[in-house]
Amino acid sequence: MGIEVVVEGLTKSFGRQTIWQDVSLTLPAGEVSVLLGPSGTGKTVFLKSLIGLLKPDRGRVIVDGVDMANSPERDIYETRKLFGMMFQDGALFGSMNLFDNVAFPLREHTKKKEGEIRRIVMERLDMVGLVGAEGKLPGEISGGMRKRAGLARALVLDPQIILCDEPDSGLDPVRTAYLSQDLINLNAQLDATMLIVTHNLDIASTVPDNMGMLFRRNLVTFGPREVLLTSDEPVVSQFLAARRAGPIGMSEEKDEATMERELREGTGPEGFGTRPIVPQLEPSPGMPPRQAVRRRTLRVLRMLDQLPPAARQEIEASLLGARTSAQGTPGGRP
Ligand SMILES: Nc1ncnc2c1ncn2[C@@H]1O[C@H](COP(=O)(O)OP(=O)(O)OP(=O)(O)O)[C@@H](O)[C@H]1O
Repeated sequence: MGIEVVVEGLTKSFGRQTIWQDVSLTLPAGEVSVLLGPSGTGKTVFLKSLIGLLKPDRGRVIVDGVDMANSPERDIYETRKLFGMMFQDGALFGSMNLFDNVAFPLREHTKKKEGEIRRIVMERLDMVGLVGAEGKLPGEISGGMRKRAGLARALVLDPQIILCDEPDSGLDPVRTAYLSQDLINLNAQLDATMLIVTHNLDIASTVPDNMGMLFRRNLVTFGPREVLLTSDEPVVSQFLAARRAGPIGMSEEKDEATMERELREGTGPEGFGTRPIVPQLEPSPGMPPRQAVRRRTLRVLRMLDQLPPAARQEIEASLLGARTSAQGTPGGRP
């Protein structure tokens, strides 16, 4: 099972620019979480801080008893092996074929023999649908395939925590839909804790168990997906409805005067409504069920009376729906 990641009071600045401050959240073990946020709000900086590649100014990131922000470098290095990171651009070596790219972490970090490396690499390439392309160079394949190769490489060391930085960037809507399904299938197969940073509303609304959002140097919210999807916070509903009107402007944040004018003219965030909530994706036929589902249900039920009424209603409705369909259809929703 994946490992829980506990973030407490994390603050990061570059010089005098505060990127975000006092961020606290827990990525529940084995569940899928999504972090949303307008461009430039520091989502990539957050991922890099989780694996100890960037040092926050304050706060802690506890993974398997090690503080990735403050522990000695040797402990951080060891604990980083629990993570698999899929970088935004795939970060593949252009001169190596896909096989060698995916094998790279195994050759660097383990003493495994070539036969064993071949077995693992081919298994991971199979998981992301790239068997047959292993001899190709990154420059000879599509952007979507490069993403998959980056994902396969993130998986070779059997990570218990998988971080994906904008896995959808540059993909068309159909490939993004396939990718969403891949991410859920992966979670079903590995039961790893996953955090996906994305702008993509389709991924955000169909993939995660939990969602959070960074805005104006703060974590606006983090919790069960239903909380964010039913939120009436102007910044959240603007983002989810992909509207121009609202606190998010072209340069990330609008000035107060613009917002006041929008409200006066009735083009502000109120009254636009958000997207209807769609069910979370299920693993494809033939995949194992996601073990996180039961754990999450119990966890969410325990916190139910602390959640906003709209989120509570959604959760109750979806649990009831799952129970009804589980009686008729094996494996959950029809
Ligand atoms: N090493 C660094 N040194 C100085 N500033 C940095 C460094 N890394 C990131 N930044 C700054 O931190 C801010 C947040 O960057 P980051 O890439 O994390 O944003 P993001 O939310 O991932 O954006 P996007 O969605 O566009 O990818 C930016 O202003 C960026 O210039």
